[in-house]
Amino acid sequence: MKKYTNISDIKNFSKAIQEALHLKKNPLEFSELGKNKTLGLLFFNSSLRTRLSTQKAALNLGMNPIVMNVSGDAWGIEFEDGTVMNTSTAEHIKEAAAVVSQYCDIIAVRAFPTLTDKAKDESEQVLSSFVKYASVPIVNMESATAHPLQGFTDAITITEHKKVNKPKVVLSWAPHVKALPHAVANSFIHAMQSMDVDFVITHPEGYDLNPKIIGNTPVIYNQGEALKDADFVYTKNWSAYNDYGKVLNTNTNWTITKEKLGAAKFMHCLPVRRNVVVEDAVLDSNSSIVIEQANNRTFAAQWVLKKILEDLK
Ligand SMILES: NCCC[C@H](NC(=O)CCC(=O)O)C(=O)O
Ligand SMILES: NC(=O)OP(=O)(O)O
Repeated sequence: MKKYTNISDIKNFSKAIQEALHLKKNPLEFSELGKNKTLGLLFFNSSLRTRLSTQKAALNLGMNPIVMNVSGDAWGIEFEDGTVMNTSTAEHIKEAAAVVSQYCDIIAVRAFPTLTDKAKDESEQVLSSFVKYASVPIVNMESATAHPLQGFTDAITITEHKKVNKPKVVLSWAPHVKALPHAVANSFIHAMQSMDVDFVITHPEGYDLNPKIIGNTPVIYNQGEALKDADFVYTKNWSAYNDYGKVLNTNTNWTITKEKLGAAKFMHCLPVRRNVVVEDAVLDSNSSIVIEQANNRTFAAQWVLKKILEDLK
């Protein structure tokens, strides 16, 4: 694999899930593969899981991870071409990416959307600039529109926990106080569309996601109807896509409760706002698999890094 910026970079999805589950059982089987190879992790935004699980994955493969909080600690990076850099940015992505490529065999990047400039976010300016100007493979650790390490993790987790061949999976929007990105929902949808599951999406009117991503997946505006007989309820807030980046609804009628969940398993990428997105009674019950889900981040990342290491020249 030459890069991992989107779920579609995984060519055989079900095989990849099985291989990741094998890595989970045998995490140190390939501990020589990444020997003397460096993974650079560049964070433009906060992280707990991605930052630690991706390093853990690298360590399991014998790699040396190096980490930088780009927004806080590096020089301000300019991404526009041909700018007269006489304001706040101090170096151009052309130099920054080329320089970091000399220190690293793989570069992983987290860069959230602006949620104010839809065109800029959809162009994936930061991530695609790294792809363009770095000379080593790039891994997406959550970009403006995608979080493919999370989507792959979610598919692994559902495969691991499913009790029927074709489980019913519901992606349910939930309220939140802040405007949040679409990336997690987008990659979860992409992952579910790549699996044999009965998949539906539910959200209040006005929260329709990018129709190019939704494709033929059914969208039901009535949450109760959508949740009926679910095996997995994946909950996530996102801000409006059409009325870009706006918070239109903070209605706690959409909060996931034990009653709404029924016999389903509860999933969330974390971090999660208790008693806003989901009530304590769900997170504190055996129905919640969010902790195991977060554990699987390591093996999703390990599968990705392994595939890239195997293809390094
Ligand atoms: N990486 C997982 C989720 C990251 C981000 N969540 C957040 O920003 C939540 C922040 C808060 O609750 O204040 C998102 O939705 O894409
Ligand atoms: N799920 C996830 O990506 O978590 P972090 O934002 O903490 O990395």
